[in-house]
Amino acid sequence: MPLLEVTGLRKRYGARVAVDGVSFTVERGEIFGVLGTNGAGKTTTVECLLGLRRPDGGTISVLGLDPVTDRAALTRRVGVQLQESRLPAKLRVREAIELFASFYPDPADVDVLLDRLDLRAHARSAFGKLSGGQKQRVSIALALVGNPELAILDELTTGLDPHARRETWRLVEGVRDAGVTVLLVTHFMAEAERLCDRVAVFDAGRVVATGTPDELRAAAGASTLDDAFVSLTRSTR
Ligand SMILES: Nc1ncnc2c1ncn2[C@@H]1O[C@H](COP(=O)(O)OP(=O)(O)OP(=O)(O)O)[C@@H](O)[C@H]1O
Repeated sequence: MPLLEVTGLRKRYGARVAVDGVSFTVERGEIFGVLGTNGAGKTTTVECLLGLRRPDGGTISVLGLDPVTDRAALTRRVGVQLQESRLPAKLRVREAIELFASFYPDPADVDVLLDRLDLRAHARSAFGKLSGGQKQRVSIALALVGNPELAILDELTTGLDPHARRETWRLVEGVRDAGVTVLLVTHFMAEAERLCDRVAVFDAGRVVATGTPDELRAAAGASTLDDAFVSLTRSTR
């Protein structure tokens, strides 16, 4: 059984159809990429997976649970790093991680997490004083502190310089290697190519292609995933 299964998901905001019959599955242990044009319905889909929005149609199973009816159970087993996570500027890094750890029945060891994310030297720093890369590492720590089976990372490396981005990629690979399944929402094709075992390409509320980066390149007759993406999403431009 897949770890996550979405079938025929639909969601509209008033008259605007944001998600229009989306289906995909994520297998245990993979890094699955959700790629798509702006406004394609990625965030809405993720919010439905987390039980933050109630779908208008279709079914969702995450770890065998229904996000709407089993939201509390799901929240304990899924770690989330959402776009632009904001914390109070004066909260110190260790305090933030300890606070989030207190929400979970079986949290990770805070010191182990600080070491793993290379945050030990910043443990006493205020969140507001950190660099963009350091803030991202804290947000990944917060996504992992509950020892999740699934980590959802949304626009993880937006705003990071190429060094910090590569460092973050190594961290995400480490998360996968530790046995956590990862769903990664990204606009960066190089990131998807490097990290993702499989991806789904969203366009205008639909999934227009699913497969490994190699399969997508071959299907589009393209030499890079970037070219494949442009070709797969061209029809709605
Ligand atoms: N709360 C809302 N109310 C009304 N419309 C919304 C709302 N949230 C999203 N939308 C619309 O739904 C569509 C899908 O938005 P969504 O944020 O899911 O896309 P996305 O793929 O995450 O986009 P991006 O890559 O730009 O973050 C867009 O047309 C957006 O304008």
